[in-house]
Amino acid sequence: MDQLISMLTHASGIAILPFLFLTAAFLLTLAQRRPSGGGQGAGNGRPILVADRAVSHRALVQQSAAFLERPTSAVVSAILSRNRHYNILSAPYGPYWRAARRNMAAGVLQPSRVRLLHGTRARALGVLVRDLGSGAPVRESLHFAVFRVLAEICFGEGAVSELGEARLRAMEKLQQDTLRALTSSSFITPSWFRRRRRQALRRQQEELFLPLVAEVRGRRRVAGDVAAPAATYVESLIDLRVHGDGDRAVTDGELVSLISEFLGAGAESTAVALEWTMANLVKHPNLQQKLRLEVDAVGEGVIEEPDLSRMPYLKAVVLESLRRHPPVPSVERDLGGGGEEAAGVLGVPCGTGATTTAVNFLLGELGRDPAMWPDPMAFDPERFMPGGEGEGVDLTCTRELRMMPFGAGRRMCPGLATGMLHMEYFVANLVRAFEWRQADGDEVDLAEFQGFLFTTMRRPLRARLVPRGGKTAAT
Ligand code: HEM
Repeated sequence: MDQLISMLTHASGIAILPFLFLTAAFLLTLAQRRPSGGGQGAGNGRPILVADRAVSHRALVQQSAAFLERPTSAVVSAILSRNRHYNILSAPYGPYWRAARRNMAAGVLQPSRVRLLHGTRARALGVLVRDLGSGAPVRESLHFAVFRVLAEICFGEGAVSELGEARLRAMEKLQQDTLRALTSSSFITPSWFRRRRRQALRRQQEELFLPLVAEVRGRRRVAGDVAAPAATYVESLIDLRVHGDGDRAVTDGELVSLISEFLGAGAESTAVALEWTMANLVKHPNLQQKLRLEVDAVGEGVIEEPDLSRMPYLKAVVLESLRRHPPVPSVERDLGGGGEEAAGVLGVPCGTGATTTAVNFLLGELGRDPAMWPDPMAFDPERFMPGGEGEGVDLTCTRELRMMPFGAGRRMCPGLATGMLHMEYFVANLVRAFEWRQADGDEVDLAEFQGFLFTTMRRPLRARLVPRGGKTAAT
């Protein structure tokens, strides 16, 4: 036996036991692999891919009733909780989804409310400029800034300052670890190991979020009938009643999924989009200079929300970034019971004998349709200025669909206005605070990496930041 092991281990001078183990693990995992997550559908076959603007508009907007369900295999919380505790992204169309979505969109994310959060944005910007100025990596710094803003909207300013920066960063890390764990469904990790890892991550989320929820619940109970209207997302969720489902309250399990979605999907999408935008501004110094002239023309100090409406070129830069690099690569729908009708809308032979119930609308392809966007691969904000083909583009896609980085129809992103505001705010203030130059010998690489839900830069952005009128900070 010893001889056999020795032979296997040292044959031809190569250690083949590890090799055999890896091969076996590879084959085992291959056999277990099912489509899941970013870019895949929930059906038992490959998803139908749609890259046509007219078909997408017809399906998602005009015939939206047949395209209301999203496959839960693409939603983080549904995977972690094994479809037991839904959030807005994963909820089946019905009373709970309606209540939770309305609560978010017409509550804390109502544009008129978000606009007023000057202090929240200024605190996050202060930390961001401090970190970038001291050479912190761009990607991490951008993510923490957006995460901080959303955490204050979610828990309140008081709770976030009580938590302190270190615990807030630990919360951020947990959200990011979760996404990473789903991205790396690598060939050599056995499925039971991945399952246990996901259960552990879900448990950690519960341990982190539920004590914070309990504190808020306790405070509101003490206040009784005279409790003030909900000021934070968590307060609004505690007060929420699901009409059409016995006026029940939101369960603790659902609360964890909803909070995780708010902090996770909300921060990652905006931060990824910000990194793409800054990368393009480093790559195109002439565009950065044009933007800086506009930024400087609005006055001194921090650019605030009212200034943004006077900055058309800033908006054009952000829109061009979302067209060229939509952070969410595809919008997914599960045809479920509506298969026949939906197949008719899509003009595909689905239903009878079809092996799939999933459709993916490809956002990157839609925004790069040469019939709509001449020279589609070029980064050219002028498209969105007067006379350009993107002038007056409607991101809700209600009237027409030219690009749809926030999705479309009844399940389109309820964070559209918030995401746009945060992008414009941070881009304007970062161009005001620093000159963004190429890092020495390190050309910006716009290659993409397809993660579980998001398309990020394959190589994180590195840049040489020159404080305006001050010293250089390499990141
Ligand atoms: C630049 C920023 C953002 C981008 C590009 C983005 C993109 C998207 C996309 C493409 C979808 C799928 C829509 C569909 O299926 O039709 C979506 C859904 C969603 N997004 Fe966003 N998003 C952003 C910011 C946010 C923010 C800030 C929040 C909340 C804090 C948020 C919360 C959600 C939720 C809850 C859904 C599910 C909606 C539903 O199923 O009814 N997003 N987002």
